[in-house]
Amino acid sequence: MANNTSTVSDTETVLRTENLNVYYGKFLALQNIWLDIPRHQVTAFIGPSGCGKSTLLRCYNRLNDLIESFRAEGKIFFDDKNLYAPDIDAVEVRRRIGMVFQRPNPFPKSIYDNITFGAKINGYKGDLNELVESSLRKAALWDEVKDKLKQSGSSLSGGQQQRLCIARAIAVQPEIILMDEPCSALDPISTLRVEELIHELKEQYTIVIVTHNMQQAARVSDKTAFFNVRTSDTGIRSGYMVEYDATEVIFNNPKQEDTRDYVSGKFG
Ligand SMILES: Nc1ncnc2c1ncn2[C@@H]1O[C@H](COP(=O)(O)OP(=O)(O)OP(=O)(O)O)[C@@H](O)[C@H]1O
Repeated sequence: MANNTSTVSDTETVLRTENLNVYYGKFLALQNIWLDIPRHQVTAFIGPSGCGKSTLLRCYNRLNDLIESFRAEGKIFFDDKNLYAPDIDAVEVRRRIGMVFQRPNPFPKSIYDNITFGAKINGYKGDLNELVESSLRKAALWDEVKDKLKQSGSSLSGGQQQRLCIARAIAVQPEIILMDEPCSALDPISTLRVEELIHELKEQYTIVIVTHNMQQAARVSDKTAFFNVRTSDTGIRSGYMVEYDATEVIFNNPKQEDTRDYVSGKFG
């Protein structure tokens, strides 16, 4: 096992990454990743641009499958099933492991339909009105939109749109929510709302968040993984995981000098 191995022993693991290498064509983007994501906690991925944070995040719900040049070696276990085993249905994986992107991307539909769309596709048999209300409540948006559910999702502010996207992700009843820089397009007040929401959501969901904002990682996450880029003899710049630990340790007492330099703003 590599020296960057880290396991989380105090809580149950929901996603286990074993010796993962990710290629785009011949380019090795991410090298030798061993990482356990704990259930019902927030795990943050930090590191300089191009170190593979988004690539790893997208491996967890098989979103990279849509990229022709993508290839993964190694294993990712979700509740003891290898996500990349041939019999795994990637569409079902994406239902159970939802994603929220950098830019709010509501469907060009009403607020109501944004929430019900995925549920209907998945054959949801329950009461759609209840689903809309409970999803919007969980995303801390209900009070702001309850009187205008038929309005277009894109009529909302950026921060509200992002919470709508979170509500949409919740509506298909995922177990894990992946968030790729979910606040980078938001103003500070909307950012705070989303951060508060992340705190509330971890009661029910496991959250993995990529963020460039060091304070945000420190505020919202329980665990933090720091990634960096190393250049091979042949000049190829591959991402790897430097250190993974409780967020408090990563920010206050990291074991690796590179981590210390990065979190103190010396590079990156
Ligand atoms: N679709 C793709 N095809 C080819 N190379 C890609 C693709 N997506 C990402 N890469 C490369 O893989 C490496 C990791 O990219 P990735 O976006 O995962 O990094 P990141 O740490 O999330 O970066 P950032 O913080 O800038 O978003 C980079 O060198 C990037 O250029």
